[in-house]
Amino acid sequence: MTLAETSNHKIFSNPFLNLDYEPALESLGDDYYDEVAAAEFPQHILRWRNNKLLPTLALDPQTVTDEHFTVAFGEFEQRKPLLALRYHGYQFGEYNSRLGDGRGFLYGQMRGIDGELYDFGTKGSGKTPYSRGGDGMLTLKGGVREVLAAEMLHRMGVKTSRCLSVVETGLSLWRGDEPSPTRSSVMIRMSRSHIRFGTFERLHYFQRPDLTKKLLDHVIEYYYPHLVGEQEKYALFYADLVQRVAELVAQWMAAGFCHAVLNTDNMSITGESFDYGPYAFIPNYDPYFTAAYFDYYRRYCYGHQPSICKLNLEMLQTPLMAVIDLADMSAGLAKFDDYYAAQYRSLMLRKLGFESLSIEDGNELLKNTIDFLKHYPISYHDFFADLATGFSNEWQDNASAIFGQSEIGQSLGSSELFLNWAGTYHRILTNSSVEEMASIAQCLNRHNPKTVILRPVIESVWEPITQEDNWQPFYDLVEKIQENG
Ligand SMILES: Nc1ncnc2c1ncn2[C@@H]1O[C@H](COP(=O)(O)OP(=O)(O)OP(=O)(O)O)[C@@H](O)[C@H]1O
Ligand SMILES: [Mg+2]
Repeated sequence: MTLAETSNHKIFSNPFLNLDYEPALESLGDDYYDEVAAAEFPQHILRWRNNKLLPTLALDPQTVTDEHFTVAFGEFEQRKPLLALRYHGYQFGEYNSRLGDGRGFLYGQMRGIDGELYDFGTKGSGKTPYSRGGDGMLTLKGGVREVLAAEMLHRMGVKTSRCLSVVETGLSLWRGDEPSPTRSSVMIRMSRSHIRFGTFERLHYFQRPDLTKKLLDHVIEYYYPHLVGEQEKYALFYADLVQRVAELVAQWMAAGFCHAVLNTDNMSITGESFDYGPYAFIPNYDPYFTAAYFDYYRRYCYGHQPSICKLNLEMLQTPLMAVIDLADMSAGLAKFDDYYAAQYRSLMLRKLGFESLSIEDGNELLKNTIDFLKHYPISYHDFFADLATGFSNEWQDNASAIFGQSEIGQSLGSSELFLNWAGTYHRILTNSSVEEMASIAQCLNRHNPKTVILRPVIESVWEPITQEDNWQPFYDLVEKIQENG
């Protein structure tokens, strides 16, 4: 068999190469990207495949082999063009015009069976014109951590990108924040667009209102299709983006998630969460909890996330002014706080078991919950998980039964803030019917996963990988997350 025949054979037998790729971004022309080549790696060992995503691509996990993954997403066989996307961004408040996909590219775009357009973006696939002296690589631990964050957030109802695969690539990397040399990987991320706030900031930097308008029209056509044909589509787009971002931050906050690097190059124009580097889930409710060791001034700490995202939206007005009226954008942004508060309230009340509550009861319960959690360094996630597992009809009759048997009840049961919280909770329960009590129990279980990937949990699955190449604890953990364990 000739080489050409071999390649052709692979084209037709590898379902990833057969997907109906849609060159949406490519069709915009090369003002927005550079064509690049993938690195050649010494090894291609599939470490993670996300079978849960395959049905969205109309693929049956049974018919997709590990080799299909490694050939498509490790060797990058037969796929062209690979596009390093151009972008700039404000990093920790400073404008950086030397950014862009420095260790990744757009592999392809494809419409899922849900009708959404998905980007397959790489991370760790080699150098590009934007690598700035970096090696273009992703550590294996970085790949593992991004898989975990995305699956956990997805489970918690956050609108997030997800990882399709992680292939170990056999290189030794040197990193200041990992014991080095450390292992390498290349990851494929499926997201609803890799266009960032910083993609527009770059166009403003080069004073290209024409390219800004072209890109904005593209964004609206593909990601805000309900606005196509509206006379005020640009103003409505910005207002919609404000709402999406406000709701996304509320989702992070309720999930107890600190993204850690909310630079404008890590903000998606579709309001989707992505790029999970030094993130962490908060151990306890601490607004100043800061996940990145290099965030010396706590700029991106847990409690700053709403105001930082609002600021990022405000900064986006500068490039968008080429197309959208500033007054319209200001009016759109003015609604951020209300969108955020409404979404946060509703998500937190769900974590407390309630799909709906009166304004007064909801406000009182939320305030008492936060006052209590803020004051005591108890685990944010255990509090809600214990609430879900311990919940009982007895709590309706007897306030002192609430959390009675759990560690929280034992240690803090007599504190004033706990009694305030339990008093409100009990009062609300006493007004609930038998059916309502059953739906509260259900709601608690649905919205409070028992497994949450605090840092020690991630380290506990990374240790066996790095010590003895034992991947089972990692696979078990992802399965638990995905199966609501
Ligand atoms: N090892 C590396 N080699 C080359 N460039 C890198 C490397 N690590 C980061 N960069 C670049 O530094 C900038 C900021 O990195 P950041 O960590 O936010 O993004 P990323 O994690 O590489 O990619 P993404 O935002 O797509 O998740 C980006 O331009 C990125 O491409
Ligand atoms: Mg990034």
